[in-house]
Amino acid sequence: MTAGLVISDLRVTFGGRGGLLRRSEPPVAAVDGVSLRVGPRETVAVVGESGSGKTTVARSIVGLVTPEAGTITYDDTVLGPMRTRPPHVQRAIQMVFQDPRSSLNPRMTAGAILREAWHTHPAVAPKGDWKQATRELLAEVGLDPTVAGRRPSALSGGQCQRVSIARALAVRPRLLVCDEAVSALDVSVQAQILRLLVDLKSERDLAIVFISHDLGVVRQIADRIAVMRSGELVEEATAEDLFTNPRHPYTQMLLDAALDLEGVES
Ligand SMILES: Nc1ncnc2c1ncn2[C@@H]1O[C@H](COP(=O)(O)OP(=O)(O)OP(=O)(O)O)[C@@H](O)[C@H]1O
Repeated sequence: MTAGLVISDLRVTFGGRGGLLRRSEPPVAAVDGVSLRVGPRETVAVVGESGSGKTTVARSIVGLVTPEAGTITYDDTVLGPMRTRPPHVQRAIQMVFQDPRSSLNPRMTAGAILREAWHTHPAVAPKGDWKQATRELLAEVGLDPTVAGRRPSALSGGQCQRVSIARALAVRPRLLVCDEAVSALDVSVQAQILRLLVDLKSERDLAIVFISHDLGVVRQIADRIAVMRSGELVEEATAEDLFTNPRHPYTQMLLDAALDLEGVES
């Protein structure tokens, strides 16, 4: 058995025949022949400039986008569109989105958001007191129990992102797909959420696909890094190798741009 996530020759095209764009527009190959493996307990970052196809890879993994070609498997189970996935497979792979506020239902309290996750996946709902389980889950992501009674509008961006992470953890996932999960947050809050993800990864034995345009952020969390450009994966290496010995000129360019930015910010 091949444990974990295996993406083979993934191709996703938007537009053209049957696509979302007008028929007169040429189809866009958002992802073009991407292959990537994410083993158990591994954090693999996918980096690249805006429009390089990172989000499309993330959405394909969770079944929100239907690939034109290629396969995605998890523990050898072929992953189709989200609605066709058996509940235990849906649970196993959870996504954390970029904008924590808009990814949470504004009408629901944090407690209700966690209860909804348990109602959707009763197999992993707490056997005992749900209130106690809610307090424990909130504590695990560094939130006070009083947060259970608050709606997203009464929480900071960082607190909302912690609730999103708690919602994902509520159903006991094996793999978290984090799509620009810290990009909308202040730098100090970014660091806290990254620390939380690193801790949760080891405590919960999670694998993480971490999508980001920010190499500075990726450096803090990734074991391996895949670099995407115009829908293709141009380089894949351990984090250490990529930062010390980038092989592809595009990777070198991204590293130079990140260094320039550090210079501007310091
Ligand atoms: N639903 C869609 N319909 C049409 N084109 C799309 C759609 N989603 C993405 N695309 C196109 O696919 C390409 C890749 O987009 P994608 O969002 O995956 O890139 P990205 O690297 O995540 O960029 P960003 O960091 O800006 O989100 C882009 O050219 C984009 O315009």
